[in-house]
Amino acid sequence: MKLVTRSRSTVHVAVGVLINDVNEILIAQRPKGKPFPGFWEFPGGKIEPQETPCQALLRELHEELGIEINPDHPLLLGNVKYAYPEFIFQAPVFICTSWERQPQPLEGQRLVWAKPFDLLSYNLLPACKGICLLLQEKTDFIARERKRNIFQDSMNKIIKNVPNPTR
Ligand SMILES: Nc1nc2c([nH]c(=O)n2[C@@H]2O[C@H](COP(=O)(O)OP(=O)(O)OP(=O)(O)O)[C@@H](O)[C@H]2O)c(=O)[nH]1
Ligand SMILES: [Mg+2]
Repeated sequence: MKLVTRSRSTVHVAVGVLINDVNEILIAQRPKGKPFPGFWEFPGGKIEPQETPCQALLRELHEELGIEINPDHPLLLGNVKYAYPEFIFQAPVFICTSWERQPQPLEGQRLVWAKPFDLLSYNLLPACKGICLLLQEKTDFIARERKRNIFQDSMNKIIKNVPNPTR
């Protein structure tokens, strides 16, 4: 018997977790016409072949939100992987706490500044559970480095309730 395997492509995505000075996190609802419309996610997008993850992050946040970030500012927290049936999502995840201009929904997306405890009431993409797991693991680091509190309890709640990622 011949075994047919189809390898899924890996999509490399730079993800930005923006946290404001009252500890709210920016999430965006994917617009109609893009994959997974209606789901909520952290801003960011695909890394082009010639870009570093940080360069991709700054470009995507400029294109999607109209904000500018100092290239030295984003803090890399780690990498998250999630296997969708169609592709493998692979993402360096950055924290940002400082930017110029107010984030605007430049791509027709809805934007919300959500309290960490409220994140669960949004329909997050499955891969976002891995991102929340990383945030939970790095809570102390984020508090120390950037003086932001994303509350371990709230991340635990999300991790318990959003289904099934692999890392
Ligand atoms: N930006 C972002 N993408 C995510 C997250 N979680 C997740 O599964 N993805 C998936 O990663 C894939 C690529 O992200 P994207 O659609 O933002 O890429 P992009 O901004 O370059 O979009 P484009 O190709 O339409 O220009 C999408 O299929 C998206 O659903 C997340 O938290 N943030
Ligand atoms: Mg995007």
